[in-house]
Amino acid sequence: MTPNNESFEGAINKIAVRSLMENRRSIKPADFSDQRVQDEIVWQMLSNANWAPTHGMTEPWRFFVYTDAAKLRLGKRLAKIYEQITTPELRKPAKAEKLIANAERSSHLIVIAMKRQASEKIPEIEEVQAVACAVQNLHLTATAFGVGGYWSSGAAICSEQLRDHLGLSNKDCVLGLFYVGYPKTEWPKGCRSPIEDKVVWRAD
Ligand SMILES: Cc1cc2nc3c(=O)[nH]c(=O)nc-3n(C[C@H](O)[C@H](O)[C@H](O)COP(=O)(O)O)c2cc1C
Repeated sequence: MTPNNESFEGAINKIAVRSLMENRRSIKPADFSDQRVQDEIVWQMLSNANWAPTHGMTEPWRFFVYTDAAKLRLGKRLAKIYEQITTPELRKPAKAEKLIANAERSSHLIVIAMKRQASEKIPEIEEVQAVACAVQNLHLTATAFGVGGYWSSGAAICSEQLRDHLGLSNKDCVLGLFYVGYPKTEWPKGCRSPIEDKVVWRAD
């Protein structure tokens, strides 16, 4: 390959990376088809998540994957947790039903958790940030495979009850649930306000 060709390939790759980021979309279970996502794809998502940056090499991301009968049980457990933690005045049956329906409609559910370092040397916020980086890797990989998903962070999901059920300690925390499935609709388009509005750039 000539040097010119190499730089051309490099440019194409950069465009591909940008396009992957731009096309990463939150797609909800109501928009999933019945098609099951292959376990191998979910493993690719998880294994790319594992390459997230990590201060002090604590690698604090933990994932609990549920599919088939297990995802249905998790949906029901979340509905029960919702009922337990919500005061009767605020309780809405539709919310509990949605947690069950979301599990039914998804191919896989991935609980996203942060495992606290035993020494607690690294600030907790940095551990949460590292997990968020891991989830971005996971989500981008799903996008590359044409798999939809979304990070949900409702109160029942991020509850102490779910954390305890997973066998995590009270220093750890559940940061959300990543719903996985193939979209049945056209891949949605996203939008963002200009980056120039969010940057301060100084050279003096
Ligand atoms: C930490 C985190 C938590 C989120 N929790 C929820 C949630 O509980 N419910 C929800 O509808 N979307 C949730 N989202 C997804 C956002 O709604 C979504 O990213 C946003 O609408 C932008 O859409 P896009 O991801 O397709 O670009 C969450 C996203 C992040 C990063």
